[in-house]
Amino acid sequence: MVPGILRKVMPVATTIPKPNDDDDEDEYADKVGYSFAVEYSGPPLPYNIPRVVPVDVDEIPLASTLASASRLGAVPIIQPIVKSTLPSKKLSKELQEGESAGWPQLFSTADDFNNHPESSVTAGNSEIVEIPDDEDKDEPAGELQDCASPGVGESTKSHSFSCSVSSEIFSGNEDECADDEAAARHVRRPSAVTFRDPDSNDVVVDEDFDDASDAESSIPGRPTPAVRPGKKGTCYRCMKGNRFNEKEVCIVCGAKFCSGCVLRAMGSMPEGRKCVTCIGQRIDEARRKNMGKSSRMLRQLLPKMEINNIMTSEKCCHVNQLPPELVYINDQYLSEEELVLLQTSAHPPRKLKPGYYWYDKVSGFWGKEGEKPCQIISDQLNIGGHMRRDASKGDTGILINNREITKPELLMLQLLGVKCDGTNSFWVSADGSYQEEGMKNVKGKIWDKPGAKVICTLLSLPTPLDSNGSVSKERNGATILPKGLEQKLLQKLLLVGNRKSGTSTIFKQAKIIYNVPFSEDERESIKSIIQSNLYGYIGILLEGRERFEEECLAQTREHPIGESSSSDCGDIAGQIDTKTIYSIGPRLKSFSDWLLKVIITGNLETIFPASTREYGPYVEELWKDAAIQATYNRRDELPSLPRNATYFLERAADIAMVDYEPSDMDILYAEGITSSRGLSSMEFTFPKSPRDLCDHIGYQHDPSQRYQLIRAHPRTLGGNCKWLQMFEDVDMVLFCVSMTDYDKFTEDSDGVLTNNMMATKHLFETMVTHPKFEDKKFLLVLNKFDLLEAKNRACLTHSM
Ligand SMILES: Nc1nc2c(ncn2[C@@H]2O[C@H](COP(=O)(O)OP(=O)(O)OP(=O)(O)O)[C@@H](O)[C@H]2O)c(=O)[nH]1
Ligand SMILES: [Ca+2]
Repeated sequence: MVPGILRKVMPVATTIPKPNDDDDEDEYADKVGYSFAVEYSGPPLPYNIPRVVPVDVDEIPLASTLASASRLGAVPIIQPIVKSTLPSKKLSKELQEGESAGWPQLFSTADDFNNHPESSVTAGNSEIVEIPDDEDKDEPAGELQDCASPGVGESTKSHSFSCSVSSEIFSGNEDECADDEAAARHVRRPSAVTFRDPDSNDVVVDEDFDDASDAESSIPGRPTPAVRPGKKGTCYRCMKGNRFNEKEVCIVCGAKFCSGCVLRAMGSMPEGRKCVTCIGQRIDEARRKNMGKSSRMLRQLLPKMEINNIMTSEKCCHVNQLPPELVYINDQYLSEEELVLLQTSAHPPRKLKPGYYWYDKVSGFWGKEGEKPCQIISDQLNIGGHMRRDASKGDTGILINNREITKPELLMLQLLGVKCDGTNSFWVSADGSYQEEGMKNVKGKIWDKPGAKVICTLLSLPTPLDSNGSVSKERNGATILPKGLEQKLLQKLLLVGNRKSGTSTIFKQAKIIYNVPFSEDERESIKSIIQSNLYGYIGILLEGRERFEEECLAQTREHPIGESSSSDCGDIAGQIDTKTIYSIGPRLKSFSDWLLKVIITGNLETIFPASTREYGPYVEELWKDAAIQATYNRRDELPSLPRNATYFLERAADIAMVDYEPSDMDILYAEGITSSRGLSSMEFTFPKSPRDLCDHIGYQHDPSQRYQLIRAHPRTLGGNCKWLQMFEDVDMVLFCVSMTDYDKFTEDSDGVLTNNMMATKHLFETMVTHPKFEDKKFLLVLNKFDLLEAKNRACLTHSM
């Protein structure tokens, strides 16, 4: 499904930063680096280059389905993937230790996948694990109090997943709209219409309406379906053919006719596609979604003009209109006038069908009875009755315009930073401005809050239509996509992993690989982050310098010159006791003192990058200074210097400039770009693969297939993943594991040490066993493979 998404190529020799507390990889890692796939633009090569073969995820063998999480421990352990070119004595020993620790190695050796001669998909070895959970789990408790509100910057388009529409009316491939539960529950069946075979005059009674399910047959307004006189799949008139022949369907009784019979059975179609005996009858509501859409068969039989006329009558003739008495709003069925008012409003409900709905006149929220809102329609329409407090069956104790809201709505309010503790009743108007009940002043506008769109999209809640009409066009039915197609068009991928597992790096890579550029604003803030980070790294160096200088001075005091030849403190003649190779001049010293003070008081972000112009020149001078270089050479001894600091420090002078522009590589290496938000989202499509590649592998991406990649920090999921439900509509989880986590530990506030790999395993288990995730696909991304290899190499050299 996501061919090639993780095209990470490693290892590549680069200069490598040193480990630090926060992100220490291992002591050997500084000998090896990692790099990322970059498009080759040089001269043609005389030899064949290995290629990344897009993988059709459906083709990848799946690990056998696990019945229940409680049995995770009993899963047969499959040997981890070890690169055969590497001698792997130590590595496999370590991984066996991993096994005994109970890590379920569900990611089996994906032989077909990895041994493909041209496959260079790395990022560890990825495999899909499908783990449905058949245990009935309690719904996660709706404790919403301590929700951190991640400010979400990127906005995405909102997507509506609504009732399915099949584009053609054929027998055999009709997918009847089954989501009319609301309607199905309530409405009495209208008087039955019997089908009279046009030729035989026999009245036939429905017995085995082939593709109507129980739910469908109880859709209100459904006439009694016709009974096929012949065998299954045959034409209702000539009784010939089978289900693979195209057929046209009567929108009243569902009789299906082959191309040879359709015109005789349906005549001139003054009300659209109805058997002549059905003319004047109400249509089957389950077929409303197909109204006005001509089929291929008709297009082959009739001239275009004639088809247009038929389709217009089908849509517009009076008898085919939605019967107002089948639409209940706030417990009252509509009058004809009310239905017209509703359907001709600026923002009518999408694809209105018979059923029970609630409507909040004040805000325009609209939903099926007993459900969360699904759309925001025009406000202030005088239709239906009074909205009940329990219209959407919310159980949160919080009211909006007197309706008790549902959990996702409360979650949205909290994620958007609307304080719900002071009051439990809000008034929200159509433009999103809200106020507490009994208060005069407006507290803010929901839709103007940063991240409102992303959050609503994630929670499958509606957002208001944009006034410039791009969405309203869709609402008016012009560009409604069939459900199946719509879902296929946007696949949501949730990227998560334990902290420091590399999720933000993958997210940034995806942005670069799939050409989703950072906006002007984003680049500006990235630049600030990189520059502040740089001053932070310099601060760490300066602190180290002070320490080294003091140590040296102490040493020289204990062992005056001559005695200590082993000292690297290189005293300078005539300045004994005051100067060492770690000493700096007064100008740099005062800058250093000032910078360290800024860092200690936590003001770094506020002072930089605003002061870049002023302090930039010092950076260059400082970096060139021998004392700083000497300190930098001992960076192993500076535990707080992150690994990737080297990358930035070595270009310190350039980065500190006012006109510095971060390169893609800078962005990839920079810490803090995505993680500060906790939640980021981007949309992408696959670039078209070159022709010859497609010919070769016989596979081409669907260029219209869009993906949404959502990167969530584990803290966004809340303790024990209690917020995970807000991602319930993702199609796949990309779960990142840092393979170097197995010998790392994190200390919590109580001083308890947890192994990072065990923490990852716990997070994974919590996710796969979450009731809302039981049917999800999981792609396990084994990350930081280069560092694991480096460890392996180092161990081998060590033991030789
Ligand atoms: N050597 C190596 N380093 C990596 C790889 N992937 C990520 N890193 C580094 O590991 C560190 C953590 O990666 P991030 O992408 O920031 O991880 P994260 O999942 O966002 O973690 P948080 O910062 O806790 O949100 C960064 O310094 C990355 O540059 C990899 O494949 N190889
Ligand atoms: Ca990070």
